[in-house]
This record gives sequence, structure tokens and C-alpha cells, in this order.
Amino acid sequence: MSLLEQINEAIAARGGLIVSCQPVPGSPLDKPDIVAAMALAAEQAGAVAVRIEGLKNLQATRRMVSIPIIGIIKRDLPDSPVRITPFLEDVDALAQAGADIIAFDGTERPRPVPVKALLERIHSCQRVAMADCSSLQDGLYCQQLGAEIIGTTLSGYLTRETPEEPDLPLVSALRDRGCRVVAEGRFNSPPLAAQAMQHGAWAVTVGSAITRLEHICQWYREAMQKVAK
Ligand SMILES: CC(=O)N[C@H](C=O)[C@@H](O)[C@H](O)[C@H](O)COP(=O)(O)O
Repeated sequence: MSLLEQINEAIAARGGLIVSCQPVPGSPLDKPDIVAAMALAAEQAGAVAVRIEGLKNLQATRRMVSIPIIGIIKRDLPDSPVRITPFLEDVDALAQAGADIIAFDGTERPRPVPVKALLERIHSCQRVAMADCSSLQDGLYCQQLGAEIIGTTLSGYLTRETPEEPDLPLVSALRDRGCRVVAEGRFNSPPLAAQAMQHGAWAVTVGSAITRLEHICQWYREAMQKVAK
């Protein structure tokens, strides 16, 4: 059975929750053992896959979990806004470290390596490709080039102001055009994740609301301060 068929079975049995285990950089939780422990807890709680950033975190997680891992490497480049898995060497390293699915920035922005070349490399490593997109146009381009999974990951992050709400219309639009859609980005509550499934998502990735303790604390504090006397 192919990896995507295995995930289909898991989704049918347990729902389509993918947990992104990416602590806030520099957080006391930003340690490979802790990332791996979060991933194992997510697996034990029924997640169908986890999303992990960085090779050390990926290697530690690979030793702990048996569910599929979506691997990424984030880089801050001096001459390109593209951050997620920009280089062919990143693809090779992620495949080597145990990623089953490799996600990359699928936006149409200035980038060191074209999307087509990244996709070819992911497939030559015999891994599944997930394109992190910001729009219908990005998604259709990556789908047409052969990306098996299209994520809404970067919707709202190419403009100055990021909206509070997730991009449910993009989930529907991509699904209507035949994409296998992972809804990702600001699905910060169970009802929002459920709405993504109703809008045709194949699965939903949740990060901050499950694994970024600082963000969750901030949401609580702000809500409480608003009503404080
Ligand atoms: C825009 C970008 O760089 N997104 C990143 C992609 O890996 C992560 O920082 C997000 O946490 C992840 O996409 C999950 O989203 P949320 O944390 O909103 O559930």
C-alpha cells in the first residue's frame, strides 16, 4: 500500500489531524527530545502524521514515532523571502533523516531553486511532496507539476497583515480543482479544523494551538486582560 493510501486509511479511522511540532524558536521547549516527545504524544492521541522542522528534531522524532513525518527545513535567506525547504540539499537531507513527506514553499516568489526542480528531487528521493501554498494560483501550479499534497500553509503570510481567521475559501477552491488539500495555518480551534474538513480538506495541520505554549498563553492573557477591571 502506498504512503498516501496508508494515510487515507488512518484518516478514515481516526480523522485527519496532523500535528505540527514546531516550538517557538528559542523557547525552553525548543529541543529535539521535547519535539520528539510532543510528536509521540500526538501519535498516541490519534494524529495521522506530524510536521517537524530541522534535521535534529526530525532524527529525534523518527526514533520515537511510526506515523508519517512531514519534514521541512526553514532558512532565513538574505536574497529571497522563501523560507521553507528552499534548496535541493535540504530535500536530500530531509529524506536521509527520515521524512516520509517533504514540504516546501510552493509560492511564486523569487527563489534560489525553481519549484519544478524541488519537486523532481523529492520524487527522485521517492518521497511524497507537499507544496506549501498561499493562493489558488500557487496550488494549481504545484498540482500541475506533480505535487501530491497542496497545503494552504502560506495563505495570509505574503502580505503585511496576517488575518486572524484561517483561509477556508482557499481550502474549498483548491478542493474544487481536484487538489488533495491539507488545511494549514491558523486552524486554532477544533471547530475551525472541523470546518476545514467540511470545506473539503483531506487533513488539517494544527501547530500553534497544540504545540506553541507561548502563543496559547498569549491568547489567554489577551482575552483576560480585555475584560479585566
Ligand atoms: C507561515 C509558516 O511559516 N508556517 C509554518 C510552517 O511550517 C509554521 O510556523 C506553522 O506553525 C504551521 O504552518 C502550522 O500553522 P499554525 O501554527 O497556524 O497552526
